[in-house]
Amino acid sequence: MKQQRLVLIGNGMAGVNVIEQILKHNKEMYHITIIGNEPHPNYNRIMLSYVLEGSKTIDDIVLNDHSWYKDNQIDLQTGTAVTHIDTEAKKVYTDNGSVFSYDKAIIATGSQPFVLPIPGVDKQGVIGFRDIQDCNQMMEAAKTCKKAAVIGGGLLGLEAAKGLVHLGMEATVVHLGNVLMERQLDDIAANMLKEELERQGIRFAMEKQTVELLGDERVTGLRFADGSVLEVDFVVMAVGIVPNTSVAKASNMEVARGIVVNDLLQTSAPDVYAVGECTQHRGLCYGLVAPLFEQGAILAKHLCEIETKGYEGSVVSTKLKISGVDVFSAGEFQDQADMTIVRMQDDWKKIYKKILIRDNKIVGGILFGDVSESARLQKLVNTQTEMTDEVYASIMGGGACCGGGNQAALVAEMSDEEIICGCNGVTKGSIVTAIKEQGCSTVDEIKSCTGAARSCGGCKPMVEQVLQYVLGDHFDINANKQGICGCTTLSRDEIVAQIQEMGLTTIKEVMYVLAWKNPEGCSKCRPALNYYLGMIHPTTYQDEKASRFVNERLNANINKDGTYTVVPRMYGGVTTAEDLKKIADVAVKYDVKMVKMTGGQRIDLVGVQKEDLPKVWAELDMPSGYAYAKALRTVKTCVGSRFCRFGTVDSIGMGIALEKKFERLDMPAKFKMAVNGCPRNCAESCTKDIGIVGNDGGWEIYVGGNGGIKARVADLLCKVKNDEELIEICGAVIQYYRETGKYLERTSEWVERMGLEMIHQNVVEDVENRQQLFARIELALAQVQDPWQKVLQDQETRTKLFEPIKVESLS
Ligand SMILES: Cc1cc2nc3c(=O)[nH]c(=O)nc-3n(C[C@H](O)[C@H](O)[C@H](O)COP(=O)(O)OP(=O)(O)OC[C@H]3O[C@@H](n4cnc5c(N)ncnc54)[C@H](O)[C@@H]3O)c2cc1C
Ligand SMILES: NC(=O)c1ccc[n+]([C@@H]2O[C@H](COP(=O)([O-])OP(=O)(O)OC[C@H]3O[C@@H](n4cnc5c(N)ncnc54)[C@H](O)[C@@H]3O)[C@@H](O)[C@H]2O)c1
Ligand code: SF4
Ligand code: FES
Repeated sequence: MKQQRLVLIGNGMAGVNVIEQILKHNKEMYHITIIGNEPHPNYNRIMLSYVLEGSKTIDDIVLNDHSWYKDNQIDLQTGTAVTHIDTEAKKVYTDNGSVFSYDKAIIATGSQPFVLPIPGVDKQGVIGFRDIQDCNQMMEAAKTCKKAAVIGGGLLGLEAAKGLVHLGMEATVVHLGNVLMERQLDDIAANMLKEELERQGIRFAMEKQTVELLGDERVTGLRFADGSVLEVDFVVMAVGIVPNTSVAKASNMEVARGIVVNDLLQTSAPDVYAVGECTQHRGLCYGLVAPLFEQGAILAKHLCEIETKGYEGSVVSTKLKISGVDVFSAGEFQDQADMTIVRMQDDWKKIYKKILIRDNKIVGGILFGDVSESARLQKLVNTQTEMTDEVYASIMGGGACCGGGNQAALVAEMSDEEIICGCNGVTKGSIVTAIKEQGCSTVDEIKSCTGAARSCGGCKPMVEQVLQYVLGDHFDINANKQGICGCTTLSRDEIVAQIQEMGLTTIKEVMYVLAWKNPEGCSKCRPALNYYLGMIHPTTYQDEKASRFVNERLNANINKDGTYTVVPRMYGGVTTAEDLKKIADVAVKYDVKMVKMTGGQRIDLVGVQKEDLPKVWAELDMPSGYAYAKALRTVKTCVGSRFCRFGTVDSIGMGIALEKKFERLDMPAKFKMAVNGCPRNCAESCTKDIGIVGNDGGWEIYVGGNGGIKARVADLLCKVKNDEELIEICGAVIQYYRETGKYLERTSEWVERMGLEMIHQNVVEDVENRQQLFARIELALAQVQDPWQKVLQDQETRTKLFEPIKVESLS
C-alpha cells in the first residue's frame, strides 16, 4: 500500500506523542514530516522548571534526539514556522518558502504566554517562561540581575520564582488575587503554600494589579494600580497562556479561543486535525499534559484506522513541582452548597487533606504536605468513585485500611487506555505490555522502556501497583532498591536503623549480621559504615583508620605529584604576625613548593613531603585546619562591626566562636560556614552549608548553600535575636545533618531531600527536640581531639604512616 504523507505542525509534546503512538500502531502507514519553529528536537517542556531550578540540564530533558527522527525516517524541519495551510490544495506553507504536500495534517502548535496589555511589556528584561530559550535567558539574567518580579501566582509563576531564587535572585511573586493557585487550591491550602514558599525565600506582593512596567530601554520596576512601585531589574510574565491559533486562523479554519475540534480531533478543514494546547474541545482548552496525551492516543488510533471511541474531555489534576513543597489538586476544589466535604487540617505537621463529595461520589480533592495518596485520589476523582469507610481511611490516614488491596483492585479496574503517568502520557496498557512482552520487572525497567515515572515521579506507586498486579508474587518491590553500594541492598536509613536496633558496634559486625554480599566490603561502604558507627556511638566507637580515605588517614591532602598540602587552622580567617612567621619559617625550612591563600581565608602550604608532615606540624604548633576531612572546614567571616561602617554585628567574633565550637567533628561530608556583619554578604553566606547574616539587630541563618560543582543558593531557615540561640540552632542543624545525612551527601542535597520544612520543624520549631540534638552534639564534641597532637604523641603511628620504609642492603 502506498504510504500517505503526514505533516505535523509543531514539534512539541502533544504532536510528537501522537507520532510515537502512530509508529507503534503502524510504522509503514505514513511518510512523516515534522515542522517545528524551535531549533531543538522534541523535549519535555514540563521539565524546564527543573532545568531552571538546577536539578536537570537541557540534555536531560530531550525526549527524542535527532537519531530518533532519523531512525524512524521522519523528515524534521527545525527553526521553521508554518505560516498557513492551503486546505484545498493540501499544502503546508512555511516562513522560509518551503512547501509540504500532505494527505493528513496535524496542528499541534501549543500555546504562548499571555502578555498583559500594559505599557512597558516590550522592554528589555521582560520575558515569558515557555521554552528553552526563555529558560536560558533567565539563567543568563541571574548572573547580572538581582531583583526579579514574577507576575502571576499560578503553577508556572511559582515554579519560575523558585527557580530564580535558586539562581540567587530575590524573587517577588506579584499576584492579582489574595490566594495563590486559585484555579487549583482553596484558601486554606493556598495559605499553607504561601507560608511554605516564603520560608523557601520567595517574596509575595498579593492583590497587586500591575499597570505599567517602568524604565527606559530596560525594565527597572513595576507600577501597581494603588500607585505603589516595586523596583526590579527582571520580570517574568506568568499570567496564563493563549492557544497558538495563528496557523488555523490564516487557513480559514474554525477558531474560538482555541482551534475547534470534535471528539476525533478533526478541525473544520478536511484531513486536518489538531491536538494539544492549541485546541478547544467541547468549549475547553487544556494547559496540562495529561489531557493532551489522552487526545493523542485517540488521534493516533483514528489515523491508523483503529476503532476508537472519541475523546470526551478530561478531569485535570495538578502537582506543583517545587522540591520540599507537596501540593496536589484534582477535579473540583472549592466547597459548594450541594457537596459533602471531608477535611483534615494539621497545622503542626503542615498537612491538609480535603475530599469533595457530591451525591456520595468523589468529585475532587486537595492534598498538601502529604501527597502519598495523590495517584489514588486522582483515580477516585477520574472515576467518580463512591465514598466508603475504606476510601476515607486510606486517603485521610489513621485507618487500618489495607491500601494495597484497594490499590490492586483499582489497577484491575482500569482500562488499558487509562493514563498512569500523566507527565509522559504512558497508559496502563503500555506498562502491562512492557511487563508481559519486554520482560520488565522493576520500576526502573518500566521507566526506560515506556518513559513512565521519568519526570515528577508522582506515578511511581501506581507503576508499582501495575507490576504487582501483572507479576503477582514474582514482583519484588525491593528489586528496585538501590543499596548504598554493590555489597548490600540495604539503604542508608535501613543500615542506621539496624545498627541502632541491634546494637552493632563494628564494621565487621555490621557486614556479617546484615549479610553483606562481599564480606570485606568495598571503598564505598567501609568509610560510610565507619562514619555511621561513629555518629551513633560517639563515646565508644573505635574509629577504623583503615576504612577512611587516604587524606583522612594521613590528615593531609595528597597532591597529584605525591606531595601533601598542610593547612593550619585560622579561626574566622584571622591570623597573627607570630603565626605568619611560623608559617614562613616552615615554608623555607621544608622547601614548600607553594604558599597559597585559600578561598576559606587561610594559607595552604602546598608540596610537603610525606615524611616531613609530622615535623612541619610540630614546628607550626597550630591546630589542624581539617582541609582533608568530612568535617567543618572553615568559617569565613567579613570584617563586621569591628571595623566595617556597615557592620551591625561582630561577625569575626561569632565566626571564631562557631569554628572553635564545631571543629573536628565528623560529618557526612565537608562542611563550610560563613558569618557576615550585614546583608551585603561579603563573606558569601549564600553558598555555605550554614551561612549567617547579621540583620535587624539579630542573625539570619541560611542552610544548604553550595558554591561547588552543583551550585545552590542557601535557604533562609530562621531569624534569631541572640548569640546563644544562634549557636544552639547551628549545633542542632549540624547534629540533625549528622544523624540523617547520607555519607558524602552535602547539605545542599540533604536540604533538598529532607525539605526545609522538616529541618525547620526539627531544629527551630520543636524546641525540646532542638535541645536534645544540641545535647547530643555536645557529647560528640567532647570526644574530639586534634589529630596532629595525637600523631605527634604516638611514635608508632608516626613510624608506620610517615617514615620512609628502610630498604636493607643485602651486600
Ligand atoms: C515551565 C513549564 C512547566 C510546565 N509544567 C507542567 C507540569 O508539571 N505538568 C503539566 O501537566 N503541564 C506542565 N506544563 C504545560 C505543558 O508543558 C504543556 O501542556 C504541553 O507542553 C503542551 O504541549 P503542546 O504540544 O500542545 O504544546 P508545546 O509543547 O508548546 O508544543 C508546541 C510546539 O509548536 C511550536 N509551534 C508553534 N507555532 C508554530 C508554527 N507556526 N510552526 C511551527 N511550529 C510551531 C512551538 O514552538 C512548540 O515547540 C508546563 C509548561 C511550562 C512552560
Ligand atoms: N506543575 C504544573 O502542572 C505546571 C507548571 C507550570 C505550568 N503549568 C501550566 O502552564 C500554563 C501556564 O501557567 P500559568 O501559571 O501562567 O497559568 P495559570 O492560568 O494557571 O495562572 C496564572 C495566574 O496568574 C494570575 N494573574 C492573572 N493576571 C494577573 C495579573 N495581571 N497580575 C498578577 N497575577 C495575575 C492568575 O490569577 C493566575 O493565578 C498553565 O496551563 C499551567 O497549568 C503547569
Ligand atoms: S557583609 Fe556588611 S558588615 Fe560585613 S564587610 Fe560586608 S559590608 Fe561590612
Ligand atoms: S506522573 Fe509525573 S512522572 Fe509520571
